[in-house]
Amino acid sequence: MIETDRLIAPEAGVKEEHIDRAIRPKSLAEYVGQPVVREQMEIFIQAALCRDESLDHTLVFGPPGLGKTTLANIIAQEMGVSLKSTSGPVLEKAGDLAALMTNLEPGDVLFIDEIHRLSPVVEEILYPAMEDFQLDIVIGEGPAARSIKLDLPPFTLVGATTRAGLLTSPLRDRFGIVQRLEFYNIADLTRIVARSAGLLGVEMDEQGACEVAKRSRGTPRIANRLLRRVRDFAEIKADGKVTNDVADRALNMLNVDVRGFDHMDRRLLSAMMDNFAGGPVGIDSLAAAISEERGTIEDVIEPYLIQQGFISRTPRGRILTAHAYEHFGVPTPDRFKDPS
Ligand SMILES: Nc1ncnc2c1ncn2[C@@H]1O[C@H](COP(=O)(O)OP(=O)(O)OP(=O)(O)O)[C@@H](O)[C@H]1O
Ligand SMILES: [Mg+2]
Repeated sequence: MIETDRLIAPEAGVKEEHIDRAIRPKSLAEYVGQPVVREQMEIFIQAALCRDESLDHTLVFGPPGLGKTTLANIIAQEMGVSLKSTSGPVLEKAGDLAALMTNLEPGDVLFIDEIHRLSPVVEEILYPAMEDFQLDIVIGEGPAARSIKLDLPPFTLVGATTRAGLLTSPLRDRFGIVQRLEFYNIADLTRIVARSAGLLGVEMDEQGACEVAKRSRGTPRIANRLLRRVRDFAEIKADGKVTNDVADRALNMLNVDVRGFDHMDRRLLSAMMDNFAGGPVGIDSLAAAISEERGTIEDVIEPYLIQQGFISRTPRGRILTAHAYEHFGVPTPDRFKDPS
């Protein structure tokens, strides 16, 4: 079961949405980190603006909470157009998408979140729309059915997904720009925390921001959430100011460890250690062992553990690395030791 109260769940909670809006960056200049993405998008946007064209269709992928929706909004903002937003699972019928697309103004951004979850019928009508700005729709049923073609204004489709691998290749091929978001380093997360603290009126020093950053699993959404919990702690248990010590005490109380791992990460790592002797173990066995959905492990838990070098993927399954044993203070099995 997914624990919805997971403090460092990278997915957004409902209550968070409006606070998020206040601190969400609105321009590329405010978008911290992701230097490669930022530099490229700056160029592509400038070029499109100079030519007075709509921006090429853009696919943004990466684990939850790294800034995909934020980037989509920034693209619309920088292009000076509006953004219409929907998501893969919401679009059930071809007509749902047609209704949205016929409402677009020239240059608008159509944002489709979770684009890997589009139904095949909807995907079919997306192809000519993306390629030729044409809508092929069938109206009526049976012998009376006829197909009509509608011209659409030029628009930019921005698709977001946590799993680029699940996109069909004809869909992926129709994106002229593909951006992959990476986990943020501590320096960038520190800037994000400090910026959010400023916007929320939280008194915080550099070390306090850094401590929150270190424990945020490389993810801005988690950093902002931890910041709010640390602020609560500072107000009640300290003098309101977030210092390194206050942040450390607050996060220890919340069971977020020094590497930012929480009970779900620890459960996964200790299942691998105790039940599977460090692996290799298949994803389905692992999912069963910790009663978690396979998709949650693949999308949410595992990417950061892999990025941090705690788990690696091999053709025979996942294995723990020596790093993971060190972190838990468990003696490293011999087979992990460097043979030299
Ligand atoms: N580059 C960034 N600089 C500053 N803050 C950021 C950045 N990226 C994301 N954030 C913050 O993190 C929050 C989460 O980002 P966002 O909602 O864009 O993530 P997402 O990738 O769309 O997640 P999901 O996969 O769950 O939809 C935002 O509200 C924003 O405040
Ligand atoms: Mg999003």
